[in-house]
Amino acid sequence: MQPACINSLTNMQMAPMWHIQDGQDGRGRRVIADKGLKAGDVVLEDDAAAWCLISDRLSQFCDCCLAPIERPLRCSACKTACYLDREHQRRAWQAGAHRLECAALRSCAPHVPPTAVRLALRCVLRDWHASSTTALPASGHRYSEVLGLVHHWEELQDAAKVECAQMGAAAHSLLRAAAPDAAAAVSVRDLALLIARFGCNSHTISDDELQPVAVGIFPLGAMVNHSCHPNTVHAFRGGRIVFRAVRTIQPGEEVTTSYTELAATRWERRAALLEHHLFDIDGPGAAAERSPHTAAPAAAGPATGTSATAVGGRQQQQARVQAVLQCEPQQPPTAKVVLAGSAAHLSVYRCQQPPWRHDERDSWLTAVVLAGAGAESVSWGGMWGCRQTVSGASAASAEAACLESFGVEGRLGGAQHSTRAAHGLGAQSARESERGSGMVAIHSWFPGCFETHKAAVEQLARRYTAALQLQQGLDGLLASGKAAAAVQQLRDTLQVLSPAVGASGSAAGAAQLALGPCHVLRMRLLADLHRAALAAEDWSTALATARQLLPLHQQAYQEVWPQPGLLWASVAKLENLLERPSPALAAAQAATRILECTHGSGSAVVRGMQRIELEASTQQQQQQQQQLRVEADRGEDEGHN
Ligand SMILES: C[S@@+](CC[C@H](N)C(=O)[O-])C[C@H]1O[C@@H](n2cnc3c(N)ncnc32)[C@H](O)[C@@H]1O
Repeated sequence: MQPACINSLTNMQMAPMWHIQDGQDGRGRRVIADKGLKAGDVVLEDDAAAWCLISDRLSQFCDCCLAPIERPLRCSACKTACYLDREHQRRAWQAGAHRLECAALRSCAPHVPPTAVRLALRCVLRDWHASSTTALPASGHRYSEVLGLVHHWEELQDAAKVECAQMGAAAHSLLRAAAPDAAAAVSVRDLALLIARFGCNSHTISDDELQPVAVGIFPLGAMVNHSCHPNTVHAFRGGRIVFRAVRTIQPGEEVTTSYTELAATRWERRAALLEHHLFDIDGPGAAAERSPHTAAPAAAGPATGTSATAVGGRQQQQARVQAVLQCEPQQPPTAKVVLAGSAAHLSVYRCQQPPWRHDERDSWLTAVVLAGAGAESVSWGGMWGCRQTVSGASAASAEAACLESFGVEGRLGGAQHSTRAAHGLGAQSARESERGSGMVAIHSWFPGCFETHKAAVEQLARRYTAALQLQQGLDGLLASGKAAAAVQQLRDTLQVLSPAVGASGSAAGAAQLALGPCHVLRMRLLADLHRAALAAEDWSTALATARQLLPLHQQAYQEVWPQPGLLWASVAKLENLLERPSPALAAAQAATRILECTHGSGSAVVRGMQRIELEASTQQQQQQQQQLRVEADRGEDEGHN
């Protein structure tokens, strides 16, 4: 039998082009297209049941309509909510959204509760208010749909349960301060489960440029399952999510989206999905997700999933998930080295391909080349690294009573902190910074003997580690106004990781190891350099970097996807700024072709490109006319002579 919420969801649109189906393959409910769709078609739209600005955006965006604000009008009572103007403040108050939560926010001022706690408060307070009034908008009545979403409580790592329980307890105490009647109707457990639901169903609401603004819970949008080869992408219009087709979708085909960054190795995608959404693309029963190119090494990475729980018990299952999150391939390394002075472990494997289940794309996303002095680079093997998690402090401070009521076994103090980060929720940044403070794990594989290449491999691993550390500190550098220094450091880092430089003086004699041209670290460093150069207003570096990135984006992403579209848009803006109308026009046209499909033709980013197209073609005509005049003048002069 279908849960009640599905029926109401299916009826939400007048003539939906889809229906929701339940499946027995472990992926649960899914959206199935009822008619054929082409790239750019709107497949599905949904208004948030509730949304909430993320903590560091509270004074930058309007808490009524999500528009960016320059001079925030702050609520004088709670000093947390900010508005575009008095009218928006009045509207938020009258609709009940802020009136209900203002008392709760006042009760903990000057502290601002984490995003997940504020979102839980909004959901519950609106539902409570809606049951006693008809003044709320329709979204205030969708709490039952939110409660129909999966929470995966049983599969959560212990530390993640603790985190949800803590946030549930915090939300409950705020609720008691704001509305004792509403608090009496829900338990801490209800709120912890609600927060667990946010973890696997919420969407980060971003602006057109993919900058995160808020977190929203979209009961219908949450029905769209993940694929690493998705056929839709979503964008936002205020608190509304819009899924558009990125390629042709046949009637009867499942509508999918990507929950993770696509320009990532298979292991990174696997770990992110396991951490945030609690399913394993390489676990038992995940065959549907495997691409035809997926290959398993002789000893595949640890398998996880619910069937593994039954076989190995809860603790074993948790250990297996940790192994994936910590990137510990089960294939034993042939050598393990602690890199002196580098805070990094290097594991070396004697094989041609990554020592975990990999995609075809992993071979170029992780490729290492051997660069001989003056000679062409040749394919050699691979390297990939990540920062590792260290034990977290928050688990130790969990409330014992709360833990008991959630069935968490034993004392958790000092336990390895879970890396499961609730998607876009406030607690994520704390965990991310914990992860950042840990060691770096570098994995390298090649068919030859480690001893022969030891010095060269270690040198590249050290450079890799330094690059990860630079990336970790980048936001800090930019925030403290050191963008120009960041540009220089990123340039230097990219140079030492690339094949052409320093080959003759390398530790390997006449040759050294370098990252391949499409290596994932190179791609990310280039994206960082682009960002830093924009912040430093170093337009020519920003433009050159964007142009270097374009072919890499074309390889790493689907043809119609936001990242390549936005990169073309950046090229168009920079070319226009540098008064080069022809390349500006070509880039704006390329951006428009993609962004019309991903963001919609009415979006601000597409309108921006159309303005550039107009400006650039006007400028082009003026330049042509000027050229004609110069030629005519020259002809006249020659005639006179
Ligand atoms: C946002 S919900 C999607 C709707 C969900 N299928 C349901 O029945 O409510 C995310 C959850 O769906 C499941 N899921 C989504 N995509 C999946 C995939 N490709 N493979 C396995 N499970 C998937 C996981 O349980 C995940 O935590």
